[in-house]
Amino acid sequence: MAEFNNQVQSNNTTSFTSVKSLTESPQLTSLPPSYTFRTSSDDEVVSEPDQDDPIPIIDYSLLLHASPDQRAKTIHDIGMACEQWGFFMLINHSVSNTILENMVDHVFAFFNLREEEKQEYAGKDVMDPIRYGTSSNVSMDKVLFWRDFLKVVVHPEFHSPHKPLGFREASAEYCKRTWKVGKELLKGISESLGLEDNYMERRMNLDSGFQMLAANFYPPCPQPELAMGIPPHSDHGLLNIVMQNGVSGLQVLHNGKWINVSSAPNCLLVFVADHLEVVSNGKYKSVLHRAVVSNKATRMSLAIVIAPSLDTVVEPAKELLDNERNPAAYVGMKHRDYMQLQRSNKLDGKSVLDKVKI
Ligand SMILES: O=C(O)CCC(=O)C(=O)O
Ligand SMILES: [Fe+2]
Repeated sequence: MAEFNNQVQSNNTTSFTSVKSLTESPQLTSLPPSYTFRTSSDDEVVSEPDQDDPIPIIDYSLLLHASPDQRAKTIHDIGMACEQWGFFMLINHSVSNTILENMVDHVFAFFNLREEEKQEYAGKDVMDPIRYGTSSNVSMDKVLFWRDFLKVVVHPEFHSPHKPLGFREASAEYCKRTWKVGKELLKGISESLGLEDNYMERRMNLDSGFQMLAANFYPPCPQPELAMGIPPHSDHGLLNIVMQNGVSGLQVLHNGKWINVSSAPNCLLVFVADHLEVVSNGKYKSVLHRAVVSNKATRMSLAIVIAPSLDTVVEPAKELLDNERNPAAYVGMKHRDYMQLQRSNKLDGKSVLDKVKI
């Protein structure tokens, strides 16, 4: 298939070829060269989770409704998960199946809108509150990624595309529930670091905290072994809470190996993100992860970023520092500036976090 110009600028609007519309074209029998990310001789290790070192599972209900001993044990387990994996699965999380399924249905309905309807949200500025796009940053990506996305800022001010019908309501409910889950987890995480339970709430100004919904859509790919859905990266913010539609594809890096995260229904996946690494002064590391694609089914994932307010200067918690044994390992940076930096760089491992490392 011929190369195409992915981004077309006309009348002050930007439009692009989405992966979804590409897969709907009858000529597509092989991967267009602009999407070739790797060669098939790639010999890196990808494994299933090891039985002796399983992906940590945290029972959310034990954080809320348990005896003091059970709560203390859960906080300890969360701390270990953040330290050793930067990642855990959350069960009994209080977001009902109905709310989860309703959200998944409406995200699919958004991506199934006509291309012209979606392109109304093809963002021009990285800080636009609603942005529909493809790959990561088409103007910078040398290789395109096999995903379309919708990113919507939902807190402190709630935004929503006005189509499809019902999206706004489904999203408002889902975002409200996951914000609460995020705040409760951050209380436990603060305690696990030896800080007051309301530390993050107070110091990260969560009343005006930044929450973003990022929906990823990965249609079946003709040559999945050559393409990449999202390349290795860590997320901005404190936590990222992800659910997926029952199709696998997420991999997290643990002890130098890529581990396949199977998609347990109704389970939320929690990622330590860059700002938690900074606040904890590196005790908890943001996890590198990526999404691979398949030729069988459409995969959808929905990430909820729980982050400090845009005006918060994020820096290592003074309470955790000690000039001799544990000096600050990161410089402070306003969340807004960090986000600008992240969005104007190409997605590349932890390269943005490296810029604030001392
Ligand atoms: O698709 C996934 O499972 C990962 C999504 C992701 O990493 C992100 O949206 O930041
Ligand atoms: Fe991510």
